[in-house]
Amino acid sequence: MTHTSGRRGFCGLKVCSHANGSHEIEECRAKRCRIQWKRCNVAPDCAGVELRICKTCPNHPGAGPSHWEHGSNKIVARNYMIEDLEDKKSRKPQKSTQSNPADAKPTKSKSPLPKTETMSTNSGLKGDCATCRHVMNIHQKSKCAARRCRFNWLRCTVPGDCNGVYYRVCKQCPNHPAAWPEGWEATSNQDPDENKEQLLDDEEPEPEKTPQKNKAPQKRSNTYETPRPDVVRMNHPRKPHPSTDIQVDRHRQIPTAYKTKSDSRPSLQLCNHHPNTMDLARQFEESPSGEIIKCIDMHTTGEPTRIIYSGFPALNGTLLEQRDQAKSQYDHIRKRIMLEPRGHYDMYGAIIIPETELVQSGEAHIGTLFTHNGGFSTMCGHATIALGRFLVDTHDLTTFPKRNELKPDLVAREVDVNIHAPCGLVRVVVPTTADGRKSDPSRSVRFLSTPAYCAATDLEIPIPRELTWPELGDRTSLRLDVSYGGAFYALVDIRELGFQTGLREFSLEAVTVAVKRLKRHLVTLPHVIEALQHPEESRLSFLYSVMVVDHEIGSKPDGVDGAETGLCFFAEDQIDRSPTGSCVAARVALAHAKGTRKQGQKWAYNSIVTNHFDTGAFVSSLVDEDVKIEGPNTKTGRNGVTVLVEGKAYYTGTMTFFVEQGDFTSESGFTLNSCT
Ligand SMILES: O=C(O)[C@H]1NCC[C@@H]1O
Repeated sequence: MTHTSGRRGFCGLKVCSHANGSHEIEECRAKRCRIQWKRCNVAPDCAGVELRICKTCPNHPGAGPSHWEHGSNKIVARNYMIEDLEDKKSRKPQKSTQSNPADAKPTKSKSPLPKTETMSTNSGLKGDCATCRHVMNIHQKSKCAARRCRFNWLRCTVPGDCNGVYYRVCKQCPNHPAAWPEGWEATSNQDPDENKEQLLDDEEPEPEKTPQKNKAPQKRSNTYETPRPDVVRMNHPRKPHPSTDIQVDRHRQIPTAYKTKSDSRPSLQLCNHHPNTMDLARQFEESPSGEIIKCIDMHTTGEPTRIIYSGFPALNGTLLEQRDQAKSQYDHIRKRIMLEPRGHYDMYGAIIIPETELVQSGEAHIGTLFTHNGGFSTMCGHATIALGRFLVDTHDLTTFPKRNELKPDLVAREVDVNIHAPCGLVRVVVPTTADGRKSDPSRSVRFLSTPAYCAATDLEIPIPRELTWPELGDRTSLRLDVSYGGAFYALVDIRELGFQTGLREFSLEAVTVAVKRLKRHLVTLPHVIEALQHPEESRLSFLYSVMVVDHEIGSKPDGVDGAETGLCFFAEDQIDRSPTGSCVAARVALAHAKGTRKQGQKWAYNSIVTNHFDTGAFVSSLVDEDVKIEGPNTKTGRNGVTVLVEGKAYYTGTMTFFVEQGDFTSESGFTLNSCT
């Protein structure tokens, strides 16, 4: 555009403060959304907010003007409504000539802090802030509320959304973010979750600097008063170690080293939108090549869940139709995210689907599609556990439009999240912090399975000579069961496969050979195919996995009645590191059908990883043993059960994926095997 959009006045954001005439304005393309987008185009690197999107548009980022989505070199989606900004018109415009925010004088404008936190513009802190460059005098300081933590938080109070760093927290505080000063989390208009600004370890603990008469001025060692020109040392009571302590480049805020001790996790997180963020990362985040896919990675007892929250193409129809569409039109994108070089053979993913028929009817808060190395699955317990935490922790309404409909139970400190999975509605209960705004990783997430049922027991499987494996010896057949827990599992005892030492001691390679052959053979057998017919939905009617079971071993947490172990081969011979939540439901249904499990009994299900670490078993209980499953694919219906499954998941990182022009190798992902 030309620099004359016709708007008058100046941008209300201090970090921008350009004339509104130089802002490009476009209407959001989302259906019925009339709110506008605003973008500053004064300079290629305007430190302000380049692109804004209304809070209310559920379809972002698909709703952005198309040429911006794909052609702009500045795409920053933030939850600003243009109206919010126009409200600030009355504010005196900042001088557009002011190039260094450090020159800013504190003004009497409305503070972004809640009333109780409002400070005078004179905090008594001296010097300049090494991070945002404002005078320290206009920074608010507050003690960390974490137990035994004596460090301080620091927040810039310059009006007009200081684009600098708002909060800092000391490295030592293990309880962050629960340790936020009271009131900030709930009422601050700079939601820390949304902005993910830098969290820096703070200054040495020291008394508040409000000047007090009759008190001798305290000598303080303040890095900000005597800064080195290029590097700011994070103040610590002890001398920093050059190779293990974080140092931050004063100007670009790149950590030069992370602490390596396990109890000293990196406390510095770089802000995606901050102009000082690492230039290359920023450039890639806003890459003009389009198709940027954003993910948060988690794991559940070692099994990854790559949560794809932005960038997967928009899908239409019911959730199963969206799954069909993803399979037929966007499988190359699934491969790009799951397979090499961005993923690996055993990667697993969950795509966030904000709109489904159950979301529309109000039964579900959100939908999801599960993905793996071979396609799109119908249910996944380990990813459900991870998703539960993610959905509570995000407050981004673009990702999770119904986030505000979650109603935390502040007494029990947990919240219900209903997830629409392809197999049906999965009810998840997520433990939370006291204020209900964050998940509590120290307690297990639990979910109620969709109706699970035993499909067939003791099926005789002939093994032809050409398919046999050494451990099977002279035997020409084996027996196994088929059970459903959101997906179909063939359950076979490890000793039935010929591995007499069970899952305590076995060759993974040898078991893999046996299971690969068995699985390919099973799907050719009419009596197995018959067992795989789901009463309600033919798109659920396929063999997802072979689960190899050892009933004799398993890590046993306190309070359970028994434990067992499983080794799950699913999709294209992918091996689950977790105890396979959906199969836990199938196994409980099977045990119930065989008369070996009663309502009220708790059972621990392990994988070889949970046994190895002696932690992380999924704990199950049978909550309803009288569930009728009916549908067009059965004359008689099926008797099913509902199973409660509990487990823990943790975050591991965040990802921004894209494909560089000309990069044909990574465009659709690959497996090493497919190259041989
Ligand atoms: O926990 C589960 O149910 C899943 N884990 C990978 C394979 C299954 O879908």
